[in-house]
Amino acid sequence: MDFHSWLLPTIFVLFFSCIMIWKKSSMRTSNLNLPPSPPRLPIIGNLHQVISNSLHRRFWKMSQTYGPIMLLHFGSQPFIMISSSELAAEALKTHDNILSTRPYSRTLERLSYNYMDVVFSPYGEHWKLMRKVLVTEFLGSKRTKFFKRVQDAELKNLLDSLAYGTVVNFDDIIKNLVVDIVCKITVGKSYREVKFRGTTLEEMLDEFIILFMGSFSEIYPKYGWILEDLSGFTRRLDKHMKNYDGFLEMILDEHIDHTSDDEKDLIDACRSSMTRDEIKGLITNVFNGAIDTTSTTTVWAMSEIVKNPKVLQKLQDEIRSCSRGKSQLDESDIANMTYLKLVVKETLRMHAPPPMLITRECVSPIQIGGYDILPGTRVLINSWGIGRDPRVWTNPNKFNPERFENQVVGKFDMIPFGGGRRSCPGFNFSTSAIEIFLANLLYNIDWKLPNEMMNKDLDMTEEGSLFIVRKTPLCLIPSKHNWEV
Ligand code: HEM
Repeated sequence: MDFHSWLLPTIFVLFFSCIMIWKKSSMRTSNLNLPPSPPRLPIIGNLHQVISNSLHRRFWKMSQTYGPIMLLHFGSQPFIMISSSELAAEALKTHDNILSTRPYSRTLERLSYNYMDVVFSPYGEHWKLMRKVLVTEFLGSKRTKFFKRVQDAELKNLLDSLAYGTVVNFDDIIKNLVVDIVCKITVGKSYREVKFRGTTLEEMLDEFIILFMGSFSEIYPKYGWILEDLSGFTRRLDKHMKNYDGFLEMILDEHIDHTSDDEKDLIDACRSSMTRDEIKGLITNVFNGAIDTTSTTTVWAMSEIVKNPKVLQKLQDEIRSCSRGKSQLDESDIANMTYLKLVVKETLRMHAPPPMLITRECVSPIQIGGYDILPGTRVLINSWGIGRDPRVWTNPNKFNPERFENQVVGKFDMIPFGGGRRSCPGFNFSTSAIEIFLANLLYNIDWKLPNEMMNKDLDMTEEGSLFIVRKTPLCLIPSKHNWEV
């Protein structure tokens, strides 16, 4: 049968199934106190109201009308959207045990090696074990020495090879730095420039995001697969997984095993206790979890620093007075740089790259903000909106690291790394990497904008929905700092 002869019966089945589900669910929910909800259409639910190239801003705007907890339907699937620190605390603290699982999706099952990973794995014994291995064997103190050695060596390469006096694309140099570091500590060597069947690692990670965002089975759990098969999505997913799996198989085959704790990467740390798919799931989590988040946050931090000359001056004064006469700074140098830490914190408040936490699923009836939440409802938390909530933050769109000197910040007033048992285990790794990158890039180097552009005119337009990046790359001219003036 060709595509067109499938299409009509498929639409017919989908339409009537959705009407039935809709009728049944409205009868079931009439006695409940459900969160406010914008009017929705059959089949697509509220999808037409949220289509936007800046989803987090759209949700934030809707929350101004419907309140800090909204019930939305994407396709046939109910979601609640939380947009305040108080309700985030209820979800991530009070009801953490009920909201700790991730929803099932056919696409994520494939992308996560059958849920052998940490990020998408349902809450349970397997997730606990995998997370424990990631935290203790990879992100824990056992690996600190090895990580620092790799980080210092890669930073040295960057500082030595920087094209002083010419325009550099800051996004590119930071992304390359982070990819090299993350590859070396995870799989033993950098695969940044390797092409596997014509595709680079970076392109495969971008494809992962596209497939993750574009899955119909997320919003039509029962029938989404039909649309995925008909639209060519399943073929695209098959092609990606074949390619990506081949790439990881090559990495595992090429891997040179290390036995000393000072040299062990993620593969060494897991090889003896895990299956091949579990190791591939974990590598995927580290590649996806660490690369874009750490590099994008560093680029946003540098953008805000350059845009705000007072911050730049104060930060460089601190960095340069804490240490003098060195070619490169290390962890011990940055330990006392208090303003640097505030700059990174303020960047994470305003520009945490994932604007929303990873979707959770409610497994038992609960109440949030006095509203009933039914099992099966998916929970989204707008961490971008919470970090810019004017009820909590004075002048929320102003980059002002000093605000943390005067304000007591509640645990859920900013949640760039999420909260509760599914919170991000890479928090320490990323914040200390970003601090050390910035300290070194601002220590011996001065930066200016090209074409005599005024700092205040630097464009800060955002792009993206799953990861918020700069719309235009950050282009800067580095020059060696003259210590005599
Ligand atoms: C600036 C850097 C980073 C940011 C902003 C960030 C943000 C997040 C967020 C928002 C979540 C979801 C938390 C939730 O649902 O409550 C998350 C989960 C996760 N992140 Fe990160 N992340 C960063 C760096 C890293 C790094 C460096 C790694 C690994 C080396 C990592 C690995 C993970 C994993 C494995 C999870 C899933 C945890 C679970 O489901 O149990 N992340 N991250």
